[in-house]
Amino acid sequence: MKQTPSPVKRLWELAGAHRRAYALSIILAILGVACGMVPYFAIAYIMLCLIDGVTALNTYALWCGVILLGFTLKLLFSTLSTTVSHTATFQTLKEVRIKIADKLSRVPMGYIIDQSSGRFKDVIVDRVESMEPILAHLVPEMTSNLFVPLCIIVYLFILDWRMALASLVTLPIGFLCYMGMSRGYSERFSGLMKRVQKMNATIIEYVGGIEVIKAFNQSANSYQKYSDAVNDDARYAVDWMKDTQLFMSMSNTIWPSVWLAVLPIGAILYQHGTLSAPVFLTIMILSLGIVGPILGAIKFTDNISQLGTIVEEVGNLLDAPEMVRPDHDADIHDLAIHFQDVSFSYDLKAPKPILDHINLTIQPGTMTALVGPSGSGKSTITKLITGFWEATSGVITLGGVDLKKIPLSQLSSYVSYVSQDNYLFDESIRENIRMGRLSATDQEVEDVARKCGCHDFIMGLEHGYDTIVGGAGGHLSGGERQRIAIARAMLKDAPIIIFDEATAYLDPENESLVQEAISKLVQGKTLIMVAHRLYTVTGADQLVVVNQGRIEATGTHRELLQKCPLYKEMWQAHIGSRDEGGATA
Ligand SMILES: Nc1ncnc2c1ncn2[C@@H]1O[C@H](COP(=O)(O)OP(=O)(O)OP(=O)(O)O)[C@@H](O)[C@H]1O
Repeated sequence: MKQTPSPVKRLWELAGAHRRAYALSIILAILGVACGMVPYFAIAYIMLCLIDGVTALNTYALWCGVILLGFTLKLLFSTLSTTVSHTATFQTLKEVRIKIADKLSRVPMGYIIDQSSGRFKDVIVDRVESMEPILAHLVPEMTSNLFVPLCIIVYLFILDWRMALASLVTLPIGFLCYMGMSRGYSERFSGLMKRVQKMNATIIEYVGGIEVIKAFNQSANSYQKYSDAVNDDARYAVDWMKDTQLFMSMSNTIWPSVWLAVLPIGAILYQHGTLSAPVFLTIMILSLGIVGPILGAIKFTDNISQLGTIVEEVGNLLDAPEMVRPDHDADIHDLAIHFQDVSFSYDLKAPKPILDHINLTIQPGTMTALVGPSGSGKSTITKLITGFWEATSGVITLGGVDLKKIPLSQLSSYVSYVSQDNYLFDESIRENIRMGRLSATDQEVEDVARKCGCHDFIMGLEHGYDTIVGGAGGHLSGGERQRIAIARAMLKDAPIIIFDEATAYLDPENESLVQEAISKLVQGKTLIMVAHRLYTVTGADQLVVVNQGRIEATGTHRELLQKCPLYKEMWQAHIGSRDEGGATA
């Protein structure tokens, strides 16, 4: 079994080419914190001069200059460190997002469909974004905030080990309180993330389904789901807060109070004559300087847990099982498609497969129509040919090559797929059509649009081909969107074209126009159609009757009327439902 890498290892992998930049930012941050410590030493020295009765103004001026220089260099180094770590972080996050998007193109469609779109948006946009402050600050600041105070602690031990211990007394006590506060942090944080994801998913569902919600007057009901998710999230956060508040206040109070131990212990030692005034003073001042950075470093431990949870989520996406395909194009000699004893289940645990031991041959350059009752598995057959899914058992071949041995990009260049709900991107109509073939000229885009019956309605729009069609093509009618999707598929000019109820949205007049255009455009190509309106496919070379995941019969329209009772029944129901003067056998 493949082992999941730890979050640290994963982070190391994700940082990739930017590890050197992070190393540089750590060095710069250490220099920054070290320079930030200089004023403490300078103040200690000035105090000693005052005690010693030094009167030369130059000495004080010099040490004030040192203080100023310390602050200036601290500012300079920490700015540089932050700049370097932010640049590396933004690059890393960009690469993580590209990796995830790239991954989505290699996982089976099922993996994407089975998750809510809110989850992908949540991980790719929000979770990755929330890595930014942590990654950019945690790496340099945590390291430097630990390193420099450690050096000072060593120095304190050299000065006086008893006082050094006294200056550290509040650290473990504060740390115990902090541990109480952080108990179960990872589980709590991932619980919070789950609630945030649920909020995302419910709001996306609410907005996406707003038309249906309004049409069926379900606002209160659907809003309830969202408000429940919001309330649950708030309740969870408040409960978490209540459980940790006392520990948080205690640790925040105890940690900085270093003088609680330093002053009385120092005074006693001084009285006993075992501690000199200059050392006492120096330790008093330096002890103030070590707690701040250490506190800063300790507070990053929350971020480490958060980062761990986020990196794990990103890792789960990156580790999703892929459709394993070869890197090199396969040798495909002809375009015959064969299904050999193919079975398929969307859910492997389902008791019954969706397709059950199917055998089918689709000859190149012919028209095949898949017909049959709703839910019988027609679309599923086409989705296996496009490579959206893989057969659970049996083999599907194209030109004699198993589809599993054809890279998805090569398969995609052979197959154009148009379904009932083709997505249009929030771009111009021209670019939406051009997506079929990016190298197509404007003229070619317009030619294909003309042939698919889109040109006239496009020219009727205010900005013609430059009209932005809105997310998912929302500003066009169903039929208009469909014709654009058909034009896009036609422009691709693939040798195999699949229409999955592609003309379902068109009114009869436009349907015959588009059908006519399609029949011209697909000449010489393999056409596979899923059709409910049987009269549109009576001329097919082969009709395949699919029933409950099995192939009931194949043949021409006339042959099936003779030999397949189910087809005959469907046909009679079909012509019965059509207007007078409609299709006849
Ligand atoms: N992504 C999916 N996950 C799980 N089950 C699915 C999925 N897509 C389809 N199904 C199920 O598979 C079965 C076959 O669906 P399919 O869409 O292939 O049938 P169809 O014959 O094309 O139906 P229709 O004519 O109504 O479009 C149905 O029971 C459907 O509920």
